[in-house]
Parts: sequence; C-alpha cells; structure tokens
Amino acid sequence: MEAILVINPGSTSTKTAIFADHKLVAEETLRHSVEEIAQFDGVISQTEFRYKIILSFVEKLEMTDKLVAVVGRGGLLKPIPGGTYAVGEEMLHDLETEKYNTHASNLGGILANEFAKSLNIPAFIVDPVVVDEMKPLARISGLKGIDRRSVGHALNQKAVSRKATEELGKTYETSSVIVAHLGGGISVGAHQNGKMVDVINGLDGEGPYTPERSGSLPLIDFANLIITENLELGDVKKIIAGNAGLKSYLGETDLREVIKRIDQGEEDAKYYLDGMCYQVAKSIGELAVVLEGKVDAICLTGGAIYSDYILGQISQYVEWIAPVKAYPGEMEMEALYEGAARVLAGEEKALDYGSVEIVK
Ligand SMILES: Nc1ncnc2c1ncn2[C@@H]1O[C@H](COP(=O)(O)OP(=O)(O)O)[C@@H](O)[C@H]1O
Ligand SMILES: CCCC(=O)OP(=O)(O)O
Repeated sequence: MEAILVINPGSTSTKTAIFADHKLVAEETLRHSVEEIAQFDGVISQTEFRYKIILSFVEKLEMTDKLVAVVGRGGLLKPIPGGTYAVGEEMLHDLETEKYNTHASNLGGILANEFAKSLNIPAFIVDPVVVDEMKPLARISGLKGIDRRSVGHALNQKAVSRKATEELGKTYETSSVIVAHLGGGISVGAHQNGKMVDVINGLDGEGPYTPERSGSLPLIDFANLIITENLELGDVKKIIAGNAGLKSYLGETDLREVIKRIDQGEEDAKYYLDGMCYQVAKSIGELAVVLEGKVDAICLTGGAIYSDYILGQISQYVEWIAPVKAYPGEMEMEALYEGAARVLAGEEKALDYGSVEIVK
C-alpha cells in the first residue's frame, strides 16, 4: 500500500488525513479555541504545536513506513496558476518569512516539508489560497498602485464547483457558479467556464466579516483607529484577520458555541451571526452581477454550513438568484491527495514555484 499524508492547517482547525489507493484511510479534525490560538504570537510560531498534533495522528496509525509523499495546504505565495507544486527552497522562504501575508495555510508547505524531510519522501502543495484566475477588470481596486488580489479557498471552491456542476448534468468548464466558503475566513468566488474569474478576498479586508475577520471596513474610521492607537502594520494585520468579526463582537470564533448562545436566548449572538450571513448574501449578490445574472448554482460550503440555521439565513436572501446547493465541511483533503497522487502516478508534472511566472 502506498499512502499519502495530507496536512491542512486552517485558522480555527488542524485537519490531517491519510489516503491510499484513492480511498480515505483515516482522518482527524482538531478545532482550536480562541484561547489556544491566542497563546501564539502569529502563525509561524504555531509550527511545533501543529506538528505535534499531526505526529500523534500519524503515530497512532502506525503507518509511517507506508508513506510515499506528504501534501500540505498551499499558503500565501506569489499569485500563481493552480496545480500541484513541489515544496522547495524558494517556496519555503516565502512561507517562513510570510512575504505575502500571514495565515495558517502558510504552515501547510512548512509542515509537509518537515514530515517529508524526516521520512525522505517528497512534499507538495496543491491549488494554494493564492490561485489567481481573475479577469482583468476584477483586478482594479480603485486606487492606482494597489491591485485587488485573489486570496481564498481556491482548492475547495474548485472541488465544490466541479461536484455541483456534475450533479446538474453539466461540466465545470461550461458553467457559471458562485461559491461561498465559510470557514474561519470567508471567501466568495464567481466561477465561469472553469475559471474563478472574480473572488471576494477572504483575508485582506474585503466582503463579509467572518468568525475572526473584519471583511471590508469604513476606511476613514479605520485610518483614525490606526493613528489614534499608533498601530504598526503587524497590529493592523492581526486586527483585520484574527481579532475582528464575531471574535470582536462576541469573543468567540466557534460557530457551534455562538449557536448555543442563540438557543439560550442571547440577542447579541443572533444579531451578529445574522449580520455575518447578511453580508455573505450581499457578496453573493455582487458576484451574480459579475456573472450577468446567468448563475447555474450558488454553492455554500465550509464548516459553518453544517449549521442549518446559517444555511437558512443565507439562502433566504439569495435563492431567487439560482438554486442553492449545500456542501458542509470541505473537499480539501481529498483534493490535496488527488493532486499529489496525479504527480506520483506520472499523470502530471509537479510545478516548480521558483520558475513559475506570476499571474498578472
Ligand atoms: N457543526 C457545526 N455547526 C456550525 N458551525 C460549525 C460546525 N462545525 C464547524 N463549524 C464552524 O466552522 C468554522 C470552521 O470551518 P472550517 O471550514 O473547518 O474552517 P478553517 O479551515 O478556518 O479552520 C468554525 O467557526 C466552526 O465553529
Ligand atoms: C487565506 C484564505 C483562506 C482562509 O481564510 O482559510 P481559513 O478559513 O482556513 O482561515
């Protein structure tokens, strides 16, 4: 049996799996509380903590000798096309120095490399969060010198789009769908004829607020906050992604806890969770315009969609646009495995991050 270890660090969870022969052998999701993450000063310092979680999963299974490769979630790199990339020096440098911003996904390539090194097997990432297929008009920000960036749950957005279009008896390459992924971060993508032509960036202060992020903010008020609090760039990043959204309103990023508080009658919990759903719906509406109203399906996915309450809240606003299809959780683990397996089977060549051209 040739097995592949899959490592998926998210902002609120660490997911680990082993696949062999196109089948899931074992999987584990550990969800991290606000307190657990707050012990660390940023993402890179969580490397050992997350490494130990994965090691205990691997050791329990006693399958180390069966592993032929490790594949990790792809993090914040330069804007690149989708595909499977070999983890190499230049990629590790960009992840470790957080050259393109900070997020838990940066640990995917770093941890895959750590495990692969110790076992002397190759490490890969697949369709990182920076996969860029945006059309030229979508790149304009409104201020010369600053472009919009494609940052989101590209891996899952594309896997879900393929599944949804297949279920509709169509193909991804000839359909138009909108996907909203609701994890610790929220990204919303417009997919047209096999490409994510516009994406509401899940990290850099666009679109809806999330369990831990601000989404777009009133700029002047935020500029005043930066000045009056004398904030550095690092502080600003930590506010926008990490200490905003539901965490700032309710002190909580775990939506299961927020829903418990709603059930116990806490009005604020309902108000702010409903607000998040309202903003997600607005982003979906915005992207329906990008697709000129010709939308085959709206796909809602991510951990939040396990909740019927959240699914219902968003659906009520958008179901007039197109049929709403729900994919609770994500299909990332399988997509990561298949990306690495295609390379090992010789069906695809692993791309080289160092030489691949930046998408503009
Ligand atoms: N059964 C559930 N009901 C509601 N929310 C859930 C459920 N399971 C997970 N979530 C929420 O989903 C979010 C995490 O989603 P996930 O896609 O796993 O994200 P990440 O990759 O950011 O860790 C968290 O806010 C978590 O509380
Ligand atoms: C960086 C965008 C992807 C993202 O937000 O992932 P999480 O939901 O895992 O934080």
